[in-house]
Amino acid sequence: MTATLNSETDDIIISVRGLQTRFGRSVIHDNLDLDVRRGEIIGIVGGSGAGKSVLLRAIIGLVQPTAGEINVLGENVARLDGDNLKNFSTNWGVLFQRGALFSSLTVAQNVEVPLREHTDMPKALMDEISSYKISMSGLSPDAGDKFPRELSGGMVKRASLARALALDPEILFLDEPTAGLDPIGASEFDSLIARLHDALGLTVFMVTHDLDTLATVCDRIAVLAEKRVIVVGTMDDMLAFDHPWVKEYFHGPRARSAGFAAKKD
Ligand SMILES: Nc1ncnc2c1ncn2[C@@H]1O[C@H](COP(=O)(O)OP(=O)(O)OP(=O)(O)O)[C@@H](O)[C@H]1O
Repeated sequence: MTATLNSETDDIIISVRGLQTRFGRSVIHDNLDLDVRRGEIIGIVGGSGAGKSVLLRAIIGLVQPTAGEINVLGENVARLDGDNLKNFSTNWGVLFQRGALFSSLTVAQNVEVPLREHTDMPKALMDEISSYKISMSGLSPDAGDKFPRELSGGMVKRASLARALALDPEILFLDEPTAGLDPIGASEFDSLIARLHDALGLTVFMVTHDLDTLATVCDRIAVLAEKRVIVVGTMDDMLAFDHPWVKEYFHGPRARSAGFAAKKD
């Protein structure tokens, strides 16, 4: 069973129950439970290969579970396929690990892809929305005309974020949003996520290794280990939780140098 250390029962926007995923003989998740509350920023953490990205992909319907249920906004995602999943996916935006921008399209054209796919709005309105989302993501207006190869790593993330926000989603999924950014870029990106979360009332599901992000941006943290979520709670809950990986991660040298574990150790 998952230890849920913060026992409020708020509005649950994502509910995962008894999830099993496997690739061939390899079991990635087994009997995994997780609830995500509306309006929170939840950080998913765990060792390399623990199954964090696969969990994200299962929740958005890109990986089919072998057992269990995944409900998003009350809909059993695993039962949606083809056009139904495509239409339902307008409820969320996704920032994939490497940005996943179309290299042959400009930033503005990338942001317009979901608008073209899901709406029949006139081109002028699309242009207006894409430039709004581009500036909302912290890029200068001229970034819209650039191609992905002309962007820095941080700009690629921002452009991908602009695309993820194109359809005004309720939920934002982020896979390692600060990976590959220098510490200043990473903390600027953290602030951007926090600002957008507040301004747009988003629920944010974020896979991350970044202790600073977990400490500064996330309302709750879920730890993935032993094929399931072993604990969910606040940073203080993590610091108090007795499990070898959790102790190693939240009290290790990086945690101490980030400063937040020191006061407890
Ligand atoms: N499409 C796939 N086919 C087969 N195995 C896969 C596939 N996708 C992921 N895996 C395997 O599932 C396991 C979990 O992968 P996942 O990417 O979720 O890990 P992670 O926790 O996100 O790790 P990291 O922090 O290193 O990114 C890994 O062993 C990976 O090799």
